[in-house]
Amino acid sequence: MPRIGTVRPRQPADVRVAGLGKQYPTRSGGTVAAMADVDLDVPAGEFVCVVGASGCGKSTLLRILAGFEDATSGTVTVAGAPVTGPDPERGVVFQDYGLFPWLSVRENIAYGPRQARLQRSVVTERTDRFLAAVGLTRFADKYPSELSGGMQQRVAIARVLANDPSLLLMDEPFGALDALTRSSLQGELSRIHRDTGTTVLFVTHSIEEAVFLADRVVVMAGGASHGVPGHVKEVVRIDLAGERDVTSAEFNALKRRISALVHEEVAAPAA
Ligand SMILES: Nc1ncnc2c1ncn2[C@@H]1O[C@H](COP(=O)(O)OP(=O)(O)OP(=O)(O)O)[C@@H](O)[C@H]1O
Repeated sequence: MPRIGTVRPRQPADVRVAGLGKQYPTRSGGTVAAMADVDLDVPAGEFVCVVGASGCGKSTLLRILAGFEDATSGTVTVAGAPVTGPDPERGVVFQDYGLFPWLSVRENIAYGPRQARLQRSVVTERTDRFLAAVGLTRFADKYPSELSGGMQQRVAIARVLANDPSLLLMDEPFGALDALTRSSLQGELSRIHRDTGTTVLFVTHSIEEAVFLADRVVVMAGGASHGVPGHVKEVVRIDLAGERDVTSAEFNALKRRISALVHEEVAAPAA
């Protein structure tokens, strides 16, 4: 049955990751443990950033949560239900926008709600709302190739938000953008999170970005090249009230603390 009429916003989802492990096959016929024993509880509505050195399993964790990959061990539940595959309730934004080049900005954003067969007035309302939220109302009829990278990423975010996701999964979404565009999109994302209350898991290499955006920062360590599987090393709460000031002493103290955790050498286990 098509869903019609006014649609109630979805409740943000909580996320529970318990004993998560992932092994990949190697070319020599063995396996490599990308991550092991990862536990993480994210309450509904929280903004969590995941940081850590290259290869520690950040993207693997996100892909498993998105339902793009199966875990080898452990469990993952979103809003109490096990993740068994991709679902529009879990919106995913990657670094490479992934827009449909043959659709206009408006059509890209309207795509999900149309697929969900929402009433036309609801599709229009949502499309207009998220076009405005990412500041692209004037560019609604342009095509992706006519937009800058920052604008394309704005469309990608609006497109995912128009599906009213209960969980937003973002993997280095601002990684390819220049510093100015990046900081402006961080501000927009922060405001959108306040307005929508959606749960967000956000992978980044930038510790400053993590401290700016997150309620908690998950520091991962290890990875195949360190001889130990990727794991959660520490979770740091970002207790900064109000608008975050990247120049404040408190902000920089947190940045230094997380940076030290990320850069500490992970000792290989004794043979
Ligand atoms: N499809 C795959 N096949 C084999 N090994 C893989 C595969 N995907 C990831 N890995 C390995 O799993 C480990 C974790 O990779 P992952 O991409 O999750 O790390 P990451 O922390 O996101 O790294 P980066 O910060 O560089 O993006 C790495 O050692 C990687 O080589």
